[in-house]
Amino acid sequence: MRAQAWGRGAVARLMTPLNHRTAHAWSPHLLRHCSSSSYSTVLPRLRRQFASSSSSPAYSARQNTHTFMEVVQEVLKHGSANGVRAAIRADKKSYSLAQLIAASLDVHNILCSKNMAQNGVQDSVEGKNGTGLLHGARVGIVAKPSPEFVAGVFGTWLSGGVAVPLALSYPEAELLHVVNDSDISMVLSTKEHHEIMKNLSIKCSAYCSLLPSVTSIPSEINPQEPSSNEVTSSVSSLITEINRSKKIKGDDPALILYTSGTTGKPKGVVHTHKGILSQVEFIPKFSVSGIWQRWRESYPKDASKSDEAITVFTGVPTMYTRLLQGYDNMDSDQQSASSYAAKQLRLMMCGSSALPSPLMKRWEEVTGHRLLERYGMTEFVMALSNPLHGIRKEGTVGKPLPRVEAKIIMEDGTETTTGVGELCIRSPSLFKEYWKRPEVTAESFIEGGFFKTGDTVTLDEEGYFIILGRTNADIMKVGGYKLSALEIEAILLEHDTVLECAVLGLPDEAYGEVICAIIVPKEDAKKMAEQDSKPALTLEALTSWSKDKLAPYKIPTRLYLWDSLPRNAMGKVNKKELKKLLGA
Ligand SMILES: Nc1ncnc2c1ncn2[C@@H]1O[C@H](COP(=O)(O)OP(=O)(O)OP(=O)(O)O)[C@@H](O)[C@H]1O
Repeated sequence: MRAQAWGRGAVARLMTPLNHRTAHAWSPHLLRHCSSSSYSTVLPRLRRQFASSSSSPAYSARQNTHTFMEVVQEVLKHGSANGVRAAIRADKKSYSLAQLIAASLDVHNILCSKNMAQNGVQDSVEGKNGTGLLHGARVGIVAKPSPEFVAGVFGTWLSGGVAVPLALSYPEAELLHVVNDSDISMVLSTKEHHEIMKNLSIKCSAYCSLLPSVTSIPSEINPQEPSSNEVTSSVSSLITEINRSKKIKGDDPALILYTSGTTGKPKGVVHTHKGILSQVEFIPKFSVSGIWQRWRESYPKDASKSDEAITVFTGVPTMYTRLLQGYDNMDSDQQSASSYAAKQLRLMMCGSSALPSPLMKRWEEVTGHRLLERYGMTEFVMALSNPLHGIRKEGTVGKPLPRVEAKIIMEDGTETTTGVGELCIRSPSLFKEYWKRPEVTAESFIEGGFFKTGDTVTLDEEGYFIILGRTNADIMKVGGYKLSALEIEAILLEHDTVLECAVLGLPDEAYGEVICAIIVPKEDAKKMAEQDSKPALTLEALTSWSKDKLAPYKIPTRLYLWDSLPRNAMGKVNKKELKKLLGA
């Protein structure tokens, strides 16, 4: 995320530079998703406020809230004073729920204004009582992670629309794909992106409007102190709007997030209101120096702790690699301050692609944190995780999270607990469908509502899941063996010369596929090799090194040395594209 919107008070300060399939730069999940994570930080807070201000009948009502609107209604009924407390922070300013709600109403007014109808958005804005409802129309939201983004999403929901976060980092062609694919009829953007979005909207016949800015809590007022009538007016308008609007149900679409596009064109994943309320996540901007600095500010070396200290961090493996490169470039004083600060965080997590063992080890040496590796997908966000307390096993993604069910289905359709097969997931946070792809949706589920992830997995002796890779990209068929590219990559990364690598199967007449390794050598190895006018690594040297680490049929027989690996916004390598490229 571009801006920081930290939770406050009882909310752990969670720094997640990942995750948004559609929103921002770095991640398909994370940075791309970062925008949408802002709202989901607010929702749990709303729920907590509701819980803390409720008597037992209210508690039971809480169990039945399935939409943002219902949660807000209950919070306000049972404790509207909570609305003036800080809900999120961004750029060192605090914003209360009341302020977010007031801005959401502004967004609602923009979306439902006659002005929009006159501009030919669509008849959907003509709603009951003249206020207008969007009836599930898609609203694209373009904003850095900020209160404006949150208000954009909430305002869209209040208006009966479906929010589609758009990645700031996407090239125009990808943005056009998302806008056209999801039939976005309205784009809301903040000032800095407005010109670009206006031009793009014209190309897609969509309406474009500015997101109203959100007022922050004035610094002289204690943001924790519920003190004024500030909430009252926006609350009553909100409730009026909710009551006036068509009742939105938990099963209705709330958000369309686009997948990373690692294996094909990004698909729109439809999440429902009910599904969103079962998740928590949060995502700030990813900047190597910015993140180290934020940690050092959180925990200065004098053993004090800032009021806004970050306590939890989550990232993708490439981010940790880059954070370590940043660390290596620091002078020793800065390194020591950075290590000290990082050690003070409560938890650091990793996911979205396999965490290489050397990276995990080095991170532990530098920060004292054994990364907690998890497994997730756009379709259900997070499903498997190593434990918070207990053994975090290298090379595994742990066990199902509470309320998640996971099973392994073999090619013959039977379930296994000892063999290899496709991971299938059932979870309260499971998406509803792929946007406009009913056949793909139908093919993606098996009996009982389990979703077929497309990942090949197995269990270790203690029931921890091991991801062997994407069935259609990471599983190679070599001379009758089915091999996991991830397993071979994990070994190659232990080689002193190897900075990054991608292993893939290339077509071969004799063997079906042959194993090809693309290796990015470390800088020092590259420099030394240049001085000696020889390659940093040869196939012969790699083969001989691999002999006591890999079975003979798992040793790569083709080697490419590259300066970098092409990665998508999520930091992932698109192997299908690489195969095409190398095949050609
Ligand atoms: N901890 C992990 N270890 C290994 N792989 C992981 C881990 N977490 C997630 N993944 C991989 O990421 C995938 C989910 O990522 P995402 O939802 O962005 O889709 P994608 O496969 O990258 O893109 P697309 O579906 O558009 O091709 C999982 O199916 C899995 O292959």
